[in-house]
Order: sequence, then C-alpha cells, then structure tokens
Amino acid sequence: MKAPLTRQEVAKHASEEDLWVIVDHKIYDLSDFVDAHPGGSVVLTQFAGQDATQAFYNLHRHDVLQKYSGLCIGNVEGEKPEVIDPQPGDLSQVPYAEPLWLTPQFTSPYYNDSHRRLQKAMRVFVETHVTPEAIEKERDGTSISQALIDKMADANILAMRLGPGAHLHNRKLLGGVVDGKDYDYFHDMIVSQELTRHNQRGFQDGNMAGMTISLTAVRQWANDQELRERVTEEVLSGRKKMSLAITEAFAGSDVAGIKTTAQLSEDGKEWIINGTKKWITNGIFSDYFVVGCKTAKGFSVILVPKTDDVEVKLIKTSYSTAAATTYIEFNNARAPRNHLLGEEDKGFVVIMSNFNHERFMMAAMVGRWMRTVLEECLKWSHQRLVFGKPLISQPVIRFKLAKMISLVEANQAWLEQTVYQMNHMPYATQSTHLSGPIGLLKAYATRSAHEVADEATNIFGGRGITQGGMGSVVEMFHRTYKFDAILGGAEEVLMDLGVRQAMKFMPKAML
Ligand code: HEM
Repeated sequence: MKAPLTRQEVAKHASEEDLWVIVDHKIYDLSDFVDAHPGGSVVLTQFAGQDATQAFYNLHRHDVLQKYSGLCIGNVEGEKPEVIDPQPGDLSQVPYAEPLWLTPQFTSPYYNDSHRRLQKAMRVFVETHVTPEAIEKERDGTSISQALIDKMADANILAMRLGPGAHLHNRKLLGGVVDGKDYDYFHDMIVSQELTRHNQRGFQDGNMAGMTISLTAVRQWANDQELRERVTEEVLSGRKKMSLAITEAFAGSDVAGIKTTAQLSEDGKEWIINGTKKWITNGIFSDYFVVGCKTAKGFSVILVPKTDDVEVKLIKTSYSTAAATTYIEFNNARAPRNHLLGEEDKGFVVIMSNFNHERFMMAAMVGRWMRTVLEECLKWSHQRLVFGKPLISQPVIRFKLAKMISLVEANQAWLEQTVYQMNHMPYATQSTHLSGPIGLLKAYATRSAHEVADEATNIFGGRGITQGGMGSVVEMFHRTYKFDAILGGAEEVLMDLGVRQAMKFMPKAML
C-alpha cells in the first residue's frame, strides 16, 4: 500500500499502460488488469486517472472490489471510504435485509441469547467455509467435498439439521454456543436460514439435504435400536451419506401410486427390492436410501444399503448437478429384515410424519432467499442510474419493493409463529395440528417467491436474466425458486392438505 495520494497524483496515471482509477475514495492500479477486465479495456481507459465511483456502482456488485482488493494501492489523501465493506459474520445494514429480530431497533419475544450466539456463529461458519465451495460447486456441477462434510460434522451442523432431539444431547454445537439440550426449533430455523445465505440453490440441496429428510425417518421409525444408533453415528460423523427415495417417474406427490416393490426372501431374512426412483436428491453419493415400497398389503418404508444391485445415474435439472439429483434402479437389491422403518404395510404414516420438518425447513429457506433477493433489489435500485437518477426515484420501483417487503415480512412472521407452536406442541400432536398449517406456510412461501422472483427480475432487467455478475442472485432465484414449489409436496397438494386438515376440525353444528 502506498501512502495516501492526492487526486492530482492519480490524474497523472491516465493511459492504458499506466491506468489508475478512484472508486469510493480508494485508488486502484488497473494497469495489469485492463486486458483481463470482463467489461473490456475501452471503458476502463475512459476513466483512467479519474474518479470512477458512480460508473463502477452503476455496473458492479460491491463484492467485486473485495475480490480484487489486491488492485487497491491506497486511499485518496484526506478522504475516507464510505461504502461498508462487509466482513464474515456481519449483519447487513440494508433495511429489511435481516429479519426484525436481528435489526437493532426492533425486539422479539421469540429469541434468547443462545439463538443470537448460534446465528452469529453460523453466519461466520457459512461465509468462511460454505460459501466459497458453494460458488465453485454450483459452477462446475460436482458434489460437495468430504472436507466440508467433515468440517460440518465436527461443528455438529449435520446433527443440528435434524432438528431438536436426543441426538444433540452431549454434543458441542458449533464450539459450544448452544447446549444440545436447549436446542429448539428456533435454533433449527436459524441453522436453515443461515445455511441458505450462500445463494447457490443447487449446492444448497447438494449440501446433505438428503440426510436431513431421511435420517429423521430412521431416528423416529427404526424398530432396531442398534441399527438406529449405528446409522445415526455413521451419518452424523460424515462417514456415510443417505437420501430419501420416494418419488418415481410413476408417482410424485401421489405417494400411494408408487410401483417399487419389496418382498421378503424365501427364508424371511431379507427384503428384496425392485423398481425405480426419480429426482432423488444426493442419491448419486448415498450409502443408504430410505425407500418407499409397495408390500403385500400396503406401503412400507425400508432402509436400503447401496450395493451393486442399486444403480444410480445423475439427472440434469435446471439447477446445478451439484445437487446430485439422481435416477435410481433397484434390481433385486437386498436389505436385512430389521431395516423396515415403522410397521409393514403401514409406511404412509412414516412418510407423512417426516414431511412436516422438511416443509418447515423449506419455508424457512425460501423466506431467507426472498429476503436476500429483496436486499439485492434495494441495493441495486439505489446504485443503478436510469434517466440520470437512481432507479429508486421511480415510483413504480418503490411499488415493487413495497410488495416484496410485505411478502418477505409476512412469511417470516408466519414462520416464527409456526416455530413457536412447534416448540410448544408434542411431536405426535404436531402431525394432527400443524401439518396443515405447515403445508400452507410452505405453499405461501413459494407463491410469494413466484411474485418476488418476477418483480426482482424486472427491476434488474437484462442482468436479472444473466448468469454471473451484478444480477447473479436474482437470476439464480428466478431460475430455481420452482424447486421449492415442487419438492416436498407441490403447492396444490399442500394447499389442499391445509384445507382438508381444517375440515377435520369443523364443528358439526355450525350453521
Ligand atoms: C476496480 C475496478 C474494477 C474492477 C475490479 C472491475 C471488475 C469487473 C468484473 C469482475 C466484471 C464482471 C461482472 C461482475 O462481476 O460484476 C466487470 C464488468 C464490467 N465492468 Fe468493471 N471493473 C472495474 C472498474 C470498471 C470501471 C471503472 C468501469 C467503467 C465504466 C467498468 C465497466 C465494466 C462493464 C461495462 C462491465 C460489464 C458489465 C455488464 O455487462 O453488466 N468496470 N468489471
């Protein structure tokens, strides 16, 4: 770094070979960067030796400056940078970019110090360890690294993602910021929301999403305690991976229509599984599959280990193959008899009870994604100049932002109200009283996402449909929000479920 230089000094470096610019009171030597600049050399030469702050922020995200901080050679004499340089763990100061409970001017009855400690620790962890890999994997489409899985296992992030329970007792959560016994559904919500902040939708699912919806079934429904504890230990330590294999080419939300069969072998010692499964998140690298099968008189759920009789193929969907979405063929695959989860022919309840937590996590994640998109729109509409004025000076843009803010805050408020109920209702009662509201909440979140994606893309214009650069978060959201509208139960199915659940509690003599 050079000692502070005057603007007159900077102005002397005004050629393509010797090119300095000022951005936010800092001086950048772009002489060696000109040819590598994605926007080309011409635009840079036009600003050589000058203050390019306004032009820069009209076209770039601030994090470009963080990424290229090595080009910065010093500050302008007597001036101080004005733009905030976010550091890992920082809360955003953009209005509505954080939920109210993380905004200093507001209070909330729901959160205590351990929630705040966990939020802070999760944010630092995600920004330091998860985001860099998420960006890389989303781009190259390969699966999550064992190194990151190990880090998450060590910090007990894998364990926390199953939600509260005995599996957390005696574990040090993120270096001890929360006692495992105190971990509740607000902690759970925080983990989900912070983990989604890398904004890489395919990787988000590639990051052990399969485990979060399948190990829960083993924990709750395994009849053999030794099996339950062994599989829990293998998976939460990161040594083994697993996924939930219910949907098929033949049946999606209509679980009852699946065609994969499970029959007991002649000696009665093993299940023999035949059939296919489609859209199985993380299937490609799974060691275990929680499989929905047709059995003699109904539907059963079985934990099937990966063997040579289980063939897996990657499916290309509209997000990155980093999600490891898989087509699976079970060709006389075998699982020991004690791998049955729940009761034979009564597997429907196993699947249904497992859905609540999955849908709750999805509503939390979509809510957080929408908030990030809103933050991007607020930043962009302040920095982008159109017709000589910032975009935000257009009433039509403020109208769009108002709609987005309302949707984001309504979702978070409903989510928190639901989480409070989850904390105060026994798990068994939750299926009766909360599966309907949670289904409606998830459907509302994704309908809101539809609106937010639409408005945000229009605000960003061409950048909203361009991968990478300024509009990358909005482009990714617009391209991928539908995953949440379909996975874990399609919107129509969940809306219907919500109303049918309410119908059960309609008093008879109400008219
Ligand atoms: C520190 C100085 C600069 C750095 C490190 C830098 C870096 C970048 C990067 C990484 C991109 C790719 C898109 C993105 O990630 O946003 C880009 C695009 C671009 N840059 Fe720069 N840039 C700098 C200064 C400037 C200046 C002063 C101008 C002058 C107008 C400029 C004009 C452009 C243009 C026109 C694009 C293409 C944007 C688009 O298609 O949306 N850049 N720049």
